[in-house]
Amino acid sequence: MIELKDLSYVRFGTSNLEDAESFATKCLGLQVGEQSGKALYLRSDDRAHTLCYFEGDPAEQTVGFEVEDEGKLNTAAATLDQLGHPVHAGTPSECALRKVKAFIGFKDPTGNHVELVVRPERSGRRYFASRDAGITGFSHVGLFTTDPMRDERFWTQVCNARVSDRIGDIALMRVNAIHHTIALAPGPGPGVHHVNHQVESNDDVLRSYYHLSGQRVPIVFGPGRHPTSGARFLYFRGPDGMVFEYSVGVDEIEDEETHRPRQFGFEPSSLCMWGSKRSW
Ligand SMILES: O=C(O)c1cccc(O)c1O
Ligand SMILES: [Fe+2]
Repeated sequence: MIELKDLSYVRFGTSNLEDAESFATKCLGLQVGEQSGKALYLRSDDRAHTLCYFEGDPAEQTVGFEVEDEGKLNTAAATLDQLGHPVHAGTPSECALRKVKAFIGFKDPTGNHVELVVRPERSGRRYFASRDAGITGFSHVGLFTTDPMRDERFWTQVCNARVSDRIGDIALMRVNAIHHTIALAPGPGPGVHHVNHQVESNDDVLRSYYHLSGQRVPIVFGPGRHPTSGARFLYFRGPDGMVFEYSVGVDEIEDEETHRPRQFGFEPSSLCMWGSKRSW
């Protein structure tokens, strides 16, 4: 079983690096960790980066997860290879671009680009937000799935994810005590459905609602509250159509041994218990 320790980064191709930097700093509130030529490294915590925009095709979207060490990485590569997932071992220059010691890349059953990384760099400099959005960390991603049951099996049987709750067949899966690190969302093909950052308070969610509205950033869902994780949330659209989410108050799974996933119906009230409707 591939033990995912944590979400490490997302990498997005973008058609306009300047617009991406403006959104990431003036709207989202990330800090520019490094800008080198065709890549922009953005920070949301003590890591060297958690979001990398690079000049390229916006359809190029990759999610990186940290694994324990190179031994576990090699075992993961062998497991994936046996299951018929072609595995790419990162070259030294590709590792440098990701600020990791080593990584492998593969596609999940839907075709999502996933990387497993070892020793992602931390920064000795404190994360200093470019805007006071109250970001406390990079918390989860939504991944599109063309077959929720098949992909749930992949993430929970090949990897160590556990289902915390389901909305219809959408699985909210954890790799630690936090309610979810990966959310699967039905879609026509691979891609990142949304990127979540946690913020400190309800006030941060609502302050951002007004700030982003003032910046003419499209709000696509919320302010609202998820009955699943209990988090208060706001979703908004960034460069190249990518959806970002702020949320606060995500539950932790108290007892790993006895927790059983709850089943919510595939209906609006399962996504927002206050009545907000999604517009994406
Ligand atoms: O936080 C959640 O519970 C949640 C539920 C559905 C979809 C999401 O993106 C979520 O973050
Ligand atoms: Fe989310």
